[in-house]
Amino acid sequence: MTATIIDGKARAAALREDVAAEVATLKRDHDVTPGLAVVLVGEDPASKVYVANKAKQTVAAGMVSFEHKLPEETSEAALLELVAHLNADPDVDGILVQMPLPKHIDTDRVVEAIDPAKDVDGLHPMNAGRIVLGRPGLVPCTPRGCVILAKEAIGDLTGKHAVVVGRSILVGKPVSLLLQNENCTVSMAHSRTVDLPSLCRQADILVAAVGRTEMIRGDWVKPGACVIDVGINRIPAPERGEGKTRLVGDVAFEEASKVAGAITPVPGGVGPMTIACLLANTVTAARLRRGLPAVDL
Ligand SMILES: Nc1nc2c(c(=O)[nH]1)N[C@@H](CN(C=O)c1ccc(C(=O)N[C@@H](CCC(=O)O)C(=O)O)cc1)CN2
Repeated sequence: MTATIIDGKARAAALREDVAAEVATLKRDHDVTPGLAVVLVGEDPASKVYVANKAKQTVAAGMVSFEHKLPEETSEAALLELVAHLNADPDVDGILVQMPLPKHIDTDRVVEAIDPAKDVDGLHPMNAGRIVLGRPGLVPCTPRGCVILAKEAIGDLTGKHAVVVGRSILVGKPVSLLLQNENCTVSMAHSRTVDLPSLCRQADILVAAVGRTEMIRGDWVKPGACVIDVGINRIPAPERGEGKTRLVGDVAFEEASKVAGAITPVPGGVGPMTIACLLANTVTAARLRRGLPAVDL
């Protein structure tokens, strides 16, 4: 079997178009232009690229981008002060603090300081609680992207057995809840799971979010399964020239694509969905803050 490659780049572009259309409607009907503030602390090269892309795509969708770049040595108190300022700014509908933060800053404290109504990352305990309860709210971007791509590939997810490998706050935990809300039977696996390969082999939907290069092998995949690879690992690629690197996922793509029914590539799979979902969340936040009903994006 050769798996269908799930085109995250194309799906993300379609979602960004829907977002831009919704932004135009908000402007026309309500004189509202949503604003997204993104805060970067430090010099992490990957984070710098993600933040630049967020700003670029925010503007391309017709929204206002507020970029805050702070030095590595910024104190937690100074960052909390900026968050408080953004919470109070009526032009800011969404706030995202790029992760990872420098080690001297308590990430939980920063996330909890964000106004839940502006928490377009969907990580505030209030929004996490809404997902647990199956209520509408702001949903973390990468997990939402995973569910959109799985539905794109196999349609209704009802009754499917989903195995999520990894239990991070950013991806593993929320994606398992979102899949439950789609009526999946969900198993959450992690470093202490006994016989991980055989659990993975039971998955109709296998979500890999462990951050370990090509850990999920082809013989861990059930024939015909839908494989969603969240990993973004940069490895040396001497075949491309000295000092060159390339991105690979948490799944051994060549092996897995011979067994799976559908699979996301890395790059070009889940990654592009993250920013598209962030833009969609910003529109949702802008509407809800003004008492307008959320639209389906
Ligand atoms: N506050 C947050 N921090 C981080 C999040 C997040 O959702 N909220 N997610 C990741 C990084 N991230 C967005 O912030 C992100 C990761 C990957 C991509 C992406 O488009 N990847 C491309 C490859 C890009 C490349 O060449 O490096 C792909 O997979 O095709 C976008 C956004 C951690 N931090």
